[in-house]
Amino acid sequence: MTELDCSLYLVTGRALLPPDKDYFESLEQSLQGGVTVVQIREKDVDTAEFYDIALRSKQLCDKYKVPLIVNDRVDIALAVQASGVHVGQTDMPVPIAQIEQAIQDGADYVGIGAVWATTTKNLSKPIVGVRGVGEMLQKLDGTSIKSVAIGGIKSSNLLRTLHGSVSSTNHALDGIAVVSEIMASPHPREAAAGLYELISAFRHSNSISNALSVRSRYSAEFVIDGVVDLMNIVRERSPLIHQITNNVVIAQSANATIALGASPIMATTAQEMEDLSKISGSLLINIGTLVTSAYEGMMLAGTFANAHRTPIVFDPVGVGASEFRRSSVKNLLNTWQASVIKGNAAELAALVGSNEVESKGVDSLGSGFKDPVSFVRDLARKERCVVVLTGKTDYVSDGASVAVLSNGHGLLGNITGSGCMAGSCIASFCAAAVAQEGADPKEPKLVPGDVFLAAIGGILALTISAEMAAMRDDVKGPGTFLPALIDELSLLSAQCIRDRSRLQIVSR
Ligand SMILES: Cc1ncc(COP(=O)(O)OP(=O)(O)O)c(N)n1
Ligand SMILES: Cc1ncsc1CCOP(=O)(O)O
Repeated sequence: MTELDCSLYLVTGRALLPPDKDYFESLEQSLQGGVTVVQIREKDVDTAEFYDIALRSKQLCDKYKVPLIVNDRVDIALAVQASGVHVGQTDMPVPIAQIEQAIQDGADYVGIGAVWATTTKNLSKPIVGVRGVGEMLQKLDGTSIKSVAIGGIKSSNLLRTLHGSVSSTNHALDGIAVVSEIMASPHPREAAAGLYELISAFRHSNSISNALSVRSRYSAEFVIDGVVDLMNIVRERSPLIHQITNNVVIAQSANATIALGASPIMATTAQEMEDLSKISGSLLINIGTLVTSAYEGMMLAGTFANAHRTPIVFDPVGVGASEFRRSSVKNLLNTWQASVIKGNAAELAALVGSNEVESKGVDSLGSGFKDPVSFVRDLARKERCVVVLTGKTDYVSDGASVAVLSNGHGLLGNITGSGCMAGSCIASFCAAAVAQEGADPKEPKLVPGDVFLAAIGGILALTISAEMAAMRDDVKGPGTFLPALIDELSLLSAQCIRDRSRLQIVSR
């Protein structure tokens, strides 16, 4: 078979056509929209009808110079001179469901899925999620076999699908396959063109630094200027920060958000997540006192946030403390893509299954990671988001650069919820990054704006305010420190950030 362009792979499904839409008209319009491969998939027709459909489809595909593949039926593929045949685990004679088997059998491509839930096909196996796709892609390293993800892919989750379906060796998909998103559309040309545009835009930006941040290299001066700009935007625009957080810190996190200049909404109920997703500038998800009802809200809120390209700041508080937290965090991260993951050393160690750092409940014990710079950078690459490691020194990485931040005060460790307030501050800065002029909404990143700068900004705002609070005469200890910290967040000036930031950038 000649080399396939798998970018936008249409698998047909005539049962999904809108009422009165002719199949061949729909197919031709989808070809005009930019479909690059077509697979005829007919499960309930006899051989004669299958042959007729395949033959006319082949003529249309030839007109647009697009290869035609036939699902299951080698005889029909041969009869219509199709470019290939698609066979699955249960089909004869070439089983391709197992990737290793596909490699051994010399397949030209593999379809990996179902990546998301779908009603188009009765699935015999659980969905694999984007992380599962990433793991399978790694098996294709060193081969020339192409790969497409399939199952539940829509324009609303396409960027999430492409962004997340990458192996830790940086093996990305060659394309995506869809049935309903095109076949069920009354406007297949526009549906296909919209998908194609997103795919090609993503391709042009698919390097780890481009995917996460706007620059591949940062200087300390650039970062501080950027942080000051973002803080000004928080104050000018007062973005709405939706926070699903733990009930120990709700009031102080809301107050910290207001003090910084943003506007908090603390809401956990699943029923209101769709409405809130339309008006929020960013979403904070903190699992500190996780209960099943809040978990359902988190699942939905994150899914809507991804669809609206709204940044998600994820705080997996105490993730190592219980199996419930571990499995919930795994499911949440398999369902939506965070823009920032923030945690202390024990939480981030638990997230990767490392026992390098011990924990006690939600606290980290001992001296932390031996090489925190490499740890945050590698985790950012693996999770394909910005990672913030909090502690005496804070580390922020986008997978390329690492910011080492040495501001703060010991009193932050003597009050509950200082890490949670850091999450609120980061979420406020993230909302500003999206709102910032110059943040190109068409850029094929998961969210527009510079999330790396935003995460640094949130940490600097809290830690510098803590230093200012600790210096005050009226602060006698942790009890008076907390209200002073809220005061100082509201008083924090651009000059204070410039004067006090202790920041070093380590690149690659
Ligand atoms: C591109 C692509 N990927 C996967 C499938 C599913 O194939 P299979 O497991 O053989 O299932 P059926 O399509 O035969 O139900 C596909 N068709 N296309
Ligand atoms: C054929 C197939 N194989 C795995 S999922 C699937 C159906 C995908 O359809 P949709 O794009 O409508 O979810």
